[in-house]
Amino acid sequence: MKRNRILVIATRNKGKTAEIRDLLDAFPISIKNLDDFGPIPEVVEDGDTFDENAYKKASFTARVLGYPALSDDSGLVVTALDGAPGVHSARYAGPDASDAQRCSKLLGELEDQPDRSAAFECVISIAVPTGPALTYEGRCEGTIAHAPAGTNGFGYDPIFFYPPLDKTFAQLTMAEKSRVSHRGKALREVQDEFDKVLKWIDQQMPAPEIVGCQSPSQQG
Ligand SMILES: O=P(O)(O)OP(=O)(O)OP(=O)(O)OC[C@H]1O[C@@H](n2cnc3c(O)ncnc32)[C@H](O)[C@@H]1O
Ligand SMILES: [Mg+2]
Repeated sequence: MKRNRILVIATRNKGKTAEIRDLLDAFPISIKNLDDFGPIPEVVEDGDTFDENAYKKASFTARVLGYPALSDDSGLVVTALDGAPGVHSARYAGPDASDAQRCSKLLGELEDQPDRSAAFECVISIAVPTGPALTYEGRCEGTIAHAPAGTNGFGYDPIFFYPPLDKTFAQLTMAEKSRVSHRGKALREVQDEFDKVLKWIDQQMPAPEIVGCQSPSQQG
């Protein structure tokens, strides 16, 4: 019924987009990608935390497009590297590197490293054009594998080993990954209070009153 309400997924990452869409598909809101609009400038992700970057992406997109926007800032936090690559996960091997190059750089850094513990972290921000935002977080602990395995997913999935399922994230289906992943956890919180999110959006963005417009019956 409320399909006329729009929520823009403010990410250029196709893997994230697919996971977010899948988990929000059942809800009464029309989900749009950035590709559904003309070109908009890229947000500079120079925050020190996932929170800051998530807020920047969601609020910028909402302001530029005039619709509520949902962003995801996430990354891999590796204990033996003092939390790196963390907020720099996307640029870890240089601005134009591929996912495979990022994975391979990380495996190189961890060669001979006995402590392979790591966690994926995710912050979801839902912002309206005037600035206010809601924030949701999720975290998933695992280890860094010794070699890539699996072809599903994206990013660091082939080297993120999840001990409870004895597989890397790239060996899981999208549904299996979302059940346990950092993003899945954050989005489950969004799902749990989706009615509240919609009400909040409506309060923040009330429909404009139409002034000076009479219905035919009111016209003399
Ligand atoms: O900023 P947007 O446009 O959303 O897309 P991005 O890919 O740049 O995303 P981030 O800035 O949040 O950087 C996150 C990095 O961490 C990686 N990452 C995040 N979540 C992941 C997941 O579920 N599986 C594998 N890698 C992930 C991702 O591939 C990026 O390299
Ligand atoms: Mg990014």
